[in-house]
Amino acid sequence: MRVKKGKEKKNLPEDPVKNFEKWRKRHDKSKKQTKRPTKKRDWEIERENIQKLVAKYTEINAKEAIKFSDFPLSKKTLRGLLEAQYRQPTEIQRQTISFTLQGKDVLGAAKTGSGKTLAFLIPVLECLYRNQWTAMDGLGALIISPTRELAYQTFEVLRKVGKNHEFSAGLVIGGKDLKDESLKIHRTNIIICTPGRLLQHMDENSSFHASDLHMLVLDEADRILDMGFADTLNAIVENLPKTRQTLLFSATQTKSVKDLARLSLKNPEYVWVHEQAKFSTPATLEQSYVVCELHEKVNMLFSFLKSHLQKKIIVFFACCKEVQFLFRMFCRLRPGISVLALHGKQPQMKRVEVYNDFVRKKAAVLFATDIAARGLDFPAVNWVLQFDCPEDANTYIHRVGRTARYKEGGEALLILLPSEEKGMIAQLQEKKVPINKIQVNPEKLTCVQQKLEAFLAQEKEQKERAQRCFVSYLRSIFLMKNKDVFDVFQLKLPEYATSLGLAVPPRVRFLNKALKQNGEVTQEVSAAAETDSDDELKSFKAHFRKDQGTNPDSESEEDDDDDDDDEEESDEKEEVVKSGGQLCGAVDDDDDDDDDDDKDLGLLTVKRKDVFNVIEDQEEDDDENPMDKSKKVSKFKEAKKTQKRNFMVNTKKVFTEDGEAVQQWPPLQRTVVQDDEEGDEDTAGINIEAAKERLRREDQEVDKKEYSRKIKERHREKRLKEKAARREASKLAKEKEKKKKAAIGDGDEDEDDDEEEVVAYLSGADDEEFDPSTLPDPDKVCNSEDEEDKSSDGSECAARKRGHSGSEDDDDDDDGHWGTGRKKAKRNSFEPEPLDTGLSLAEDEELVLHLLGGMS
Ligand SMILES: Nc1ncnc2c1ncn2[C@@H]1O[C@H](COP(=O)(O)OP(=O)(O)OP(=O)(O)O)[C@@H](O)[C@H]1O
Repeated sequence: MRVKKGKEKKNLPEDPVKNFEKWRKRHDKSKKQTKRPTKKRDWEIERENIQKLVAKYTEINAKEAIKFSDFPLSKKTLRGLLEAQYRQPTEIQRQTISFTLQGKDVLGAAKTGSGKTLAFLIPVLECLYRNQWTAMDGLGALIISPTRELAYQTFEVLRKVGKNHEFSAGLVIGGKDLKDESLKIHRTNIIICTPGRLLQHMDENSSFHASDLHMLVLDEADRILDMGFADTLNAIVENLPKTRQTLLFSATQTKSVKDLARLSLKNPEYVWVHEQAKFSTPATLEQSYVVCELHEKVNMLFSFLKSHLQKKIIVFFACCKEVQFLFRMFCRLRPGISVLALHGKQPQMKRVEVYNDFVRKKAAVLFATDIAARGLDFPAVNWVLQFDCPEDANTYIHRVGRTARYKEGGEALLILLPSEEKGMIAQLQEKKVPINKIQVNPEKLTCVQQKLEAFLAQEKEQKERAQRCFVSYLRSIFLMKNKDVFDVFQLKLPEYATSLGLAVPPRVRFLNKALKQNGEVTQEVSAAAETDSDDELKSFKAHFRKDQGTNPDSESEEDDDDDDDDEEESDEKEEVVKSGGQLCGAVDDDDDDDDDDDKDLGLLTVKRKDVFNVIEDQEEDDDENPMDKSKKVSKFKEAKKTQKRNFMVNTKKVFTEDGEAVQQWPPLQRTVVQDDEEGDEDTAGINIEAAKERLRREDQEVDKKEYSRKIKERHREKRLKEKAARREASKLAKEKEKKKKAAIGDGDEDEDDDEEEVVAYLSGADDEEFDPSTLPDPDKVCNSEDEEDKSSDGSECAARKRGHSGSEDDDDDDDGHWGTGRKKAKRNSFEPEPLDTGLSLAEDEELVLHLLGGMS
């Protein structure tokens, strides 16, 4: 038993509790031996890194920083910079990065091409990194650019250097699908935008808000802060939190306290990198100017291009119309170099296409307006040629800054008119721009005038474009603020027109007005008008007054200038012209009146002063139909001329049956002319006021009565016709019914009645569309005579008819044209009592037709 017992004990399973205790001891022991630290999550590691970086912010020694890695920047940013081949910071980057990392507001100014873009993009990335921003956090940084191209370019740089970060970035510019943008914008962390489009989102997109914004950047700050964008920017800033950090960058930075106050900057750091520099433009830039007459400029440009076929050139013009016209002409002239055009009236896709095209090309010439003047970083541009004088020295600096960028060399040539030279050169000197005058031998210029003339003769469209170019250029000069430089009255207009290929200078009404208001040639104008002497008119008309529809070239040019472009340009197809073995890409010049372009235009307009206070007048005039206006004026002139020259006007007389002569043309005046009126006109020509009064009387006393008599007559005739038709229909119906009754009895009455009705209506229409409202209402106490009388003078019956007939007039009532209450009251007073005849419907209708027949 014992053995058994012992045996039994041996076979028993071990106590599980003891076992577990053993296992636990062993496990704890091994765990202690192999204990590793717990793995930290990514965000925790990142937070520690951030804390380490932030701790270094106060220790930055910008002066000694040689590489980007000398700054406490995130690894992701440093990697992005390295991958984009940016190793060493430029001066502006070096000086601003430390301030921006410390969260200070900064005003940065440095020469063109000195790397300002990275100077604000790096802080943007670091700011969001520091705050561990995610897509869920929405908008964290906002970068505002004055043009779409610049915004696009900045976006591309951000994509390159920020590609290792997880932030979302968006390009918010005009010319793109707003809905599409709206769907994404609230998830975007960094927005690069143009002001107009951003405000549109702020106004229209309820899901978009900027309440958590950490950083606001204004690129080309002076431009964004100037008058053109003032309202938009103020509205944007109102939507931004005050706690944000603000950075302003430009090559021509503003120091205006007023501007800065608008942005509520907090103790900003001023970083003027090149303030002490001898010159304000890059040292590697060679600058010169040439004085040239306006009518020689096209030849000058052509000759210049011919001698720089292997170069990359940007040519700046004063306005879009000039770019549009000269671009086309130069494509046809085939200078032997690719010609491209970039201006604000192109569709967005085309703008991007041209931009990318020019970036890629090694040799090409880009005709551009000032939308390409700021910030654009086209690689390896050799020449900047300013075909038209820039608005001011700042614009000059930005334009020439498209070449000689970041250690590269470049050349710039400015074409000045003799009248512009003194004022402009003084301005440039004041701004520390080193520029030399060069001479060009006019005999060496290639004259393209005849070719242009031929092109214009071949295509009417091109001629119109030339006219627009002419007027637009003059307008741009006229609107320039600085009258020491820009004097439109010194321009030789006929010669200029000829140089564009136009035989006759187009009419420029705003100049006429300016001249008149200036009082300079008022006497000349009136003398010309009074005497109509060719000699007196010659000089004046040749310049400005080939108007009043006498000049085929002058078809209301400046009125159409901006407005009709859509129509005119929309037919344009992309044109490609082979030019000396090279491709001359052309642009589709569809006008695209988008917000930002409008803004651009608006900006130019606002910036420029209406020196002669004539724009408003002109706009008022332009609101009128120009055709009407020209008609009015020309008729008056015609009348004056006729009166003076004693022309006999042809008359047309007809004779009545009684042999009485009735003058049909010119219409006789039937109101009595006052003696004093006649006297007036004998001595002082046409008295317009008296004539107006006479016309009014004639209208009231004779014409209106005559008109209502004729209308009455016509109504009467119509009614008689209708009655006759109904009588006829009734007769037919009776005959038919008789026949049917005889043939098939009464069973199909209803069907027949339907048919009868149709027949009656069709015959009543008398080949015209039947209008039931013209039927007299037999239930109303209004006989035909009454009706005639009333309808002729404003017509009660007519009003009633309208009430019965159509919904359109009822709508009028609702609109208040007829006075709802009044009309309803009238309707009620004539409301017919339903008459129970005790007959069937068909019999009722029969009865009505019978009554109608009886009434006639
Ligand atoms: N640290 C750098 N190292 C090398 N190249 C740089 C550096 N920073 C900028 N660049 C290059 O210099 C060129 C000009 O830079 P950017 O466009 O930023 O100049 P900018 O000062 O903004 O000019 P602008 O006043 O005309 O707007 C660009 O091609 C850019 O790639």
